Amino acid sequence: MTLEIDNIELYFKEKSILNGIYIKGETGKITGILGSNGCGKSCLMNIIFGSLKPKYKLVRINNKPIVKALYKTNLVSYLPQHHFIPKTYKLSTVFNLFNVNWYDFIAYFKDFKERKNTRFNHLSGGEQRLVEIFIVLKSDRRIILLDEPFSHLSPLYVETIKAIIQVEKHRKAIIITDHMYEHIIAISENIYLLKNGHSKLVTDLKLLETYQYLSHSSLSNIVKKEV
Ligand SMILES: Nc1ncnc2c1ncn2[C@@H]1O[C@H](COP(=O)(O)OP(=O)(O)OP(=O)(O)O)[C@@H](O)[C@H]1O
Repeated sequence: MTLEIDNIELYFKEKSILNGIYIKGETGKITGILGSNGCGKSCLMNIIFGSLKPKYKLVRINNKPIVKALYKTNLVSYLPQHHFIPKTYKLSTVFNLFNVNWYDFIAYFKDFKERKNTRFNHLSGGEQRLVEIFIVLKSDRRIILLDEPFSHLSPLYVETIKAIIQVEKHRKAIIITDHMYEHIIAISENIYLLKNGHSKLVTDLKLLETYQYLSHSSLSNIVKKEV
């Protein structure tokens, strides 16, 4: 499956936020979106999901335009920045509700083994995020949108989530954005940078410095790690 987002024009009052976007996601590939604070990454995710209506947008799946909001189809699962799981639900109820296998979860995250009856709001902020990321990634939807999955997770959880993403991508098109750029760069087949309302395909990591997203030393550290 290919998902293409094209020609987005988003304004808030007179202020232009997005204007000239092309993003392509594909089954089997991870598409990373990078960009500075306030450049429009979350708005773009909401537009793709269909919960934010811009002045103009084109969404195509397998080359066919889709007019219906994607959230009204059974194609997409979205991790927004805010919590979406009902706070007082027990984890057992949450996994049943979203039809995700609890035993699959504790196979990856053994610390949760005895916490099936814990209420969601009794988990720490990072643990709540972990559960939500897992639920979204393991849903049976073919398009996965992840807005800042890594930012609140401790390093070992980040590594495990990256491994799960690599498994899930074989059946899904995954679009992901996060300020932890090293992780995005490490897992993404294609990276787009949002800058001044436009998307730019990052064909060479040096462009991240050219477009003033990364400093020279941050870029050098990534390049050193890659060698
Ligand atoms: N409801 C709104 N009304 C007015 N302006 C908004 C609204 N939502 C977002 N904006 C503006 O749109 C721009 C893009 O916001 P968005 O949240 O998409 O940025 P972002 O790239 O996700 O930022 P961050 O990395 O800081 O989370 C910002 O300038 C923000 O102030």
